[in-house]
Amino acid sequence: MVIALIVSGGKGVRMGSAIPKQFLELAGVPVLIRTLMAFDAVDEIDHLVLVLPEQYFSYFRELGYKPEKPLVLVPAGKERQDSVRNGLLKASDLDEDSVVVIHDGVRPLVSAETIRMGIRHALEYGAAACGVHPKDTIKGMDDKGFSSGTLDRNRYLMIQTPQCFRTKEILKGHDEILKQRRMVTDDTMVYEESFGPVYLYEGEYANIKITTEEDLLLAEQILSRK
Ligand SMILES: Nc1ccn([C@@H]2O[C@H](COP(=O)(O)OP(=O)(O)OP(=O)(O)O)[C@@H](O)[C@H]2O)c(=O)n1
Ligand SMILES: C[C@](O)(CO)[C@H](O)COP(=O)(O)O
Repeated sequence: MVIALIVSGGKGVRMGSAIPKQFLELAGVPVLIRTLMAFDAVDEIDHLVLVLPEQYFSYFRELGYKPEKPLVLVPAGKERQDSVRNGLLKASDLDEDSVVVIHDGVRPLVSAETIRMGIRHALEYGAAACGVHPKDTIKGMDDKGFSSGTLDRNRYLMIQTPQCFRTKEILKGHDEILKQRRMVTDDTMVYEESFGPVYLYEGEYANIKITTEEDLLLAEQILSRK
């Protein structure tokens, strides 16, 4: 089984909106619903696991979104990594031998092809994540604020989601991170710690994370060209 794990349990502090940013409308449709629609449309995915702040379960249900695939709600944790782990426990209950596609609920512009490539690469290599090369020159900076060299940007990726793994492995990795009380910003860090390198493939610049108001405006522009 392939399970999409959509983490949408954040508060959206940087957006500063009255409701969490995942519920803000993007061209008339809530950001989170757009994300779910993208995954519901991918044949390779069997089940949707959605992590939400528990106090927003009824808000979500009242939106009336009915995907074709089965969808289960899971309560969020304090940090993103806690929310991911909660979702992984549910994914493991559904099928411990599943492949899991972890995605931010606030990346609504992800394409079916980027999702499919992640699943394909994870089946082949065990773990896969997409990203895009930086468009600017990347400099190192010393303690006093002076440049300390220039990196080869072709060797660097700004990592996005989806990130795909075997559920059993990434859950084990998260258990280890929890035991060590380490903070991580994404799930490739978790996998690397316990299992080694993650296969990286090129995603899309359009697959932006809605973090601040400018991102919402940019997403509207991108959508209007689709
Ligand atoms: N405890 C948390 C924190 C974050 N997320 C999710 O992780 C994704 C990426 O996080 P980010 O953009 O940082 O979202 P927020 O935490 O909501 O934003 P902020 O840091 O501005 O509060 C989002 O889909 C967010 O909902 C989550 O599921 N559980
Ligand atoms: C997982 C992620 O979207 C990959 O770019 C990112 O690391 C989330 O970071 P944030 O600190 O939660 O914004």
